[in-house]
Amino acid sequence: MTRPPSSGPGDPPMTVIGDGPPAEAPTSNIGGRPPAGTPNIGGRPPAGASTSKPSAASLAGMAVRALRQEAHLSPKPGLADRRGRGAHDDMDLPLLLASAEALRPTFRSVAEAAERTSAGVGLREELGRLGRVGEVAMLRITRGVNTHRGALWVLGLLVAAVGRAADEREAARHAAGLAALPDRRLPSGVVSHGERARRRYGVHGARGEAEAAFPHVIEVALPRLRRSRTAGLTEEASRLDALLEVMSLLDDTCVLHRGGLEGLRVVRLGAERVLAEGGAGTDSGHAALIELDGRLTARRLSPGGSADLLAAALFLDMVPWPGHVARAEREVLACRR
Ligand SMILES: CC(C)(COP(=O)(O)OP(=O)(O)OC[C@H]1O[C@@H](n2cnc3c(N)ncnc32)[C@H](O)[C@@H]1O)[C@@H](O)C(=O)NCCC(=O)NCCS
Ligand SMILES: Nc1ncnc2c1ncn2[C@@H]1O[C@H](COP(=O)(O)OP(=O)(O)OP(=O)(O)O)[C@@H](O)[C@H]1O
Repeated sequence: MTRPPSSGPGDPPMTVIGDGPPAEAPTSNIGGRPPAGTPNIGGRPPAGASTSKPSAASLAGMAVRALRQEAHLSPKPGLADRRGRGAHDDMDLPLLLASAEALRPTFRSVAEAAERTSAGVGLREELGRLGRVGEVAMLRITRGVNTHRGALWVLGLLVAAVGRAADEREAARHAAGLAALPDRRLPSGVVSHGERARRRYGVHGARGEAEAAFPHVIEVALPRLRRSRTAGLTEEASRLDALLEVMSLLDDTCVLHRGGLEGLRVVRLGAERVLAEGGAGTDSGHAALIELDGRLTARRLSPGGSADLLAAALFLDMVPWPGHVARAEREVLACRR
């Protein structure tokens, strides 16, 4: 049975802060978008198509908005959301929102740097420098809590890539090219949690995901998000299902760091089960989701990498792609003929 869009019996009352869900519509799907599953016919838009690119300020606005939407989304298993801190003792919704806002100038500078610099090591190193400045701004506002380190990496690369791309796939490929370039100014000697998990478990982590052109965003989260919307699910259930699908597949170094391979197994199988029960939009899926949240919270397991990749999918879904606009224009012309 499909759940209504309102909160269920086990949910606390929904308080909506700022521009967050539950009711927020996907901005990109307003007007002219082709239906889900339309093949990527790739390449730059043909001459005459609308090619106006979003400004640096508007790209930064979209990145912040995607972070806000991810933060508001509830109930997310193990993650901080509208209901509370999840598996974290130092993070909650107001902190995530403040952190997202603190990153706005960084996203804007990243977009401006990408506008004025051709792709290459120079741009890669500038992005590294800006990313580190952004991390300092984030840590200042959160008093040392890592709210968005992974998200800044993913969204920073994608913000830089959007101006060179006709659609999300091309943007992910450009971002991958940037991620793979060396950053000679990267401080050495600091071993992050992700690095430790990568060495110990032989996984690729946040860097590997970027260098592979964000497969969990392009092939997993975005298609699931759009499929669920097309099937008539609420926006919130569609976003939750996209998150769960990523959780069921990702080698998340946040989870590995806190819970090892057994923790990763709990997260992946738990997410798979919610989807097998029908997803977040059904009564049994919702019950499985609440149960999974309890298990992850008790074990202090937080799928932060999956949350970052959902935010990336929401961002890419918001961008008014010239490739999509051109395709929609061609479809309208074909209908008129
Ligand atoms: C690559 C980054 C994320 C560091 O990663 P690393 O794995 O070494 O460390 P850390 O544990 O601190 O962060 C990893 C974060 O990535 C996310 N994550 C975890 N697993 C995954 C995964 N499989 N896929 C994607 N993201 C993941 C989580 O949020 C996690 O917290 C990044 O902070 C970095 O190197 N930044 C330098 C600045 C830069 O170059 N920025 C460019 C864009 S602005
Ligand atoms: N809603 C969210 N709740 C929790 N984490 C999130 C959320 N959204 C994104 N994340 C990501 O999760 C990461 C934080 O995870 P975590 O706190 O496990 O990292 P850590 O600081 O490396 O580890 P620890 O807290 O165990 O010392 C951030 O980098 C962030 O990008």
